[in-house]
Amino acid sequence: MGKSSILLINGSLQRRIHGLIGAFFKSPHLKSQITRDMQSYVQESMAKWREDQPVFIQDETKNIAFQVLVKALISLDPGEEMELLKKQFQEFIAGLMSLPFKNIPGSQLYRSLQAKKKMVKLVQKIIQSKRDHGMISMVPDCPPALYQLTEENMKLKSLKAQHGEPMCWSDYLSLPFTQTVITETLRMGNIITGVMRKAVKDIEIKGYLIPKGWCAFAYFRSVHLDENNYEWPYQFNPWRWQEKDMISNSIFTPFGGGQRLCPGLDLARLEASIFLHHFVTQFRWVAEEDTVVNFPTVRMKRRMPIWVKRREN
Ligand code: HEM
Repeated sequence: MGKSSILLINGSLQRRIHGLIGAFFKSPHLKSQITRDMQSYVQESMAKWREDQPVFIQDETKNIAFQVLVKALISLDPGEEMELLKKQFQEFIAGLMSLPFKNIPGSQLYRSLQAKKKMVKLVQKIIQSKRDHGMISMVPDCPPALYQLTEENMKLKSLKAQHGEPMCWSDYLSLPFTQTVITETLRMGNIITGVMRKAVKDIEIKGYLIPKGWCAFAYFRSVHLDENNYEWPYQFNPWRWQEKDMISNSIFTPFGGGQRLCPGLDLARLEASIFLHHFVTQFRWVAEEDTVVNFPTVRMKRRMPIWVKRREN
């Protein structure tokens, strides 16, 4: 990742950078710009979906998320450079959980580090050219949940249409059931399985000694799927969140916690809400069989193929 990655720096520097990132993503101006971008990327992507071939939801959502973030961070629109950046990014990510053979050409880590170098060069080039031009500035298989989710989003869609108003970010985040669906999805299928920590001194946790210098992995998935914490943990049940506080607590930490709490959490929820809104209000679908793979990263084995049919208005 590089020694200046925010995940590796500590102390006051990490706090300062964390604060800056948090403030950046909280800015109302950015939120409204990002909402517009997300809407148009979601719509553009869905406009290309065909009814006579499967749509791979995992690829589509990853692509949209990547475009939104790159647009927000370096003002790059979809196109050739975006595609190149995406290719290098995918190669880089593939090496994050791999055997540590960084000097052996052909190894996953070697390819990942090469991809990172290319990515950095490309981003620097893009930023420089923007500067020169003065431009910097799942719904799992649960029909009742799907029904309620669709109802809630359809209602908002027709309300907005009646008033002739566009949807804004607070509209998306105001849908209570949709938020519980996202929360439950984060509990059951979060892509971040846990976080690494290094003990800076000997420390005892629940009777176990972690010696100074040792690394520990806090495995969120085991907490999120523990029946002592959640009744029927492998059942997709968004209603379990209806009366609960969704802010991170010790048994629900998809975005981490403490001073490293993910500063992109609102953005991630917004993006999921926009995707779900356009998805359930414009399409019906049948999903093919697929299973979750947990290691080394959480993903769908067959990239989540579905067959879609456009709803008639
Ligand atoms: C579903 C989507 C996301 C999940 C589950 C997630 C989860 C996490 C987690 C668990 C951490 C803590 C890492 C640690 O403690 O070592 C983290 C940190 C971070 N996240 Fe996210 N994240 C998501 C989306 C985003 C987005 C969209 C952004 C930016 C736009 C973002 C930016 C960051 C940054 C910069 C940090 C490092 C914070 C620090 O170390 O001070 N994340 N995220």
